[in-house]
Amino acid sequence: MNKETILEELGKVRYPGLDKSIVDLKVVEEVAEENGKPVVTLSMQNDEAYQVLESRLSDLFNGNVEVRRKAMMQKKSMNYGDTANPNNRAPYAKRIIAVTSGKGGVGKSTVSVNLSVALAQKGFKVGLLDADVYGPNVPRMTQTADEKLQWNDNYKIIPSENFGIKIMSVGLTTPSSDTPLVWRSSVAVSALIQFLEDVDWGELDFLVIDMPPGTGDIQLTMAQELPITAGVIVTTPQPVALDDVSRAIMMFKDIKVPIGGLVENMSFFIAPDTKKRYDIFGKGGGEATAKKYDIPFLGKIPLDMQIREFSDEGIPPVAMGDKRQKGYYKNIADNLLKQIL
Ligand SMILES: Nc1ncnc2c1ncn2[C@@H]1O[C@H](COP(=O)(O)OP(=O)(O)OP(=O)(O)O)[C@@H](O)[C@H]1O
Repeated sequence: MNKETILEELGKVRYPGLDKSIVDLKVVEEVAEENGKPVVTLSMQNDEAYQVLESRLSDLFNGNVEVRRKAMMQKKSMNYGDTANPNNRAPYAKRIIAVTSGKGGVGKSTVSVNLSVALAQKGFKVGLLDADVYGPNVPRMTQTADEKLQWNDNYKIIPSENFGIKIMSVGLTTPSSDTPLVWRSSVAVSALIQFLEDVDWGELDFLVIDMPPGTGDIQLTMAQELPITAGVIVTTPQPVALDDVSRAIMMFKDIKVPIGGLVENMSFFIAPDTKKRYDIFGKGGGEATAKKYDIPFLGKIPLDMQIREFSDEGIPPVAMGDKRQKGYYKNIADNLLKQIL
């Protein structure tokens, strides 16, 4: 069996819990043949997934295979900027923050918008790219939904600007905000790459990307095309969201995107009339998940009716909310900066 045949066989093996092969995910570090036996070296952090793969490979090669594991650096203190030599489609940005979630609807866009504005309030130059092709909510949340794409003399797209940040959204490519983007993931990826390359962002201290939820092609491609400084993962404390978030964390770890931390949204609800606290989605799940995967916990945001109302009106709570509401997002921005600066 030569190397190509072994690789071809490995291309059939899916990574546990993900719909991608271990070859596509770059988990296969090296392939060789020693004494007529394939020798496959996997580079990965997750012990459980490694054991599953060991047995999948043994089945695939009828027991006639040697599986080795390349110990990845187990970093206690994270070493940022250590992605697997990705391309850099955004050389104008000093740091790139990818905000994602395992599950939809947990408040990822709200966190992306308010984190971006919080960073701008600190004096950083910030661009926000809404890459959530399934639900591009950033235009509504920043009052830029009525803007049309415009090009400057250098044929570059001019980003919208509001609340001190530059904004570009895949949502602005549709005739109206309720037109769905029916794109294959390959088309979505090309559109996003165009937004990275063809938008006149200028120099940025931070490019914040509101990613689509989940662990699909778009996330993987963005990680290959950009040197992501830190992934920020948003979750609610409920078990179904946390299961999905574990997959997102594992994916980031395995494709070597440094994780800036976890944000727990909709953590609790204080009834405005009785001041009684309700843990609608459960309690403490986000912090426990961060601990389990040894990633920083960036902060909690309660379920707050005004946050929803402000966001629907296109007013980021960190800009115009009360002191408490501003505090939640500022605290998250501070904690993230501590991780990456
Ligand atoms: N802390 C909060 N309190 C109250 N409402 C919130 C809070 N965070 C987000 N929301 C509301 O929840 C809804 C979903 O939020 P958002 O669009 O940010 O989620 P998402 O994870 O980006 O969703 P999608 O997967 O659709 O992109 C919005 O209406 C938003 O205003």
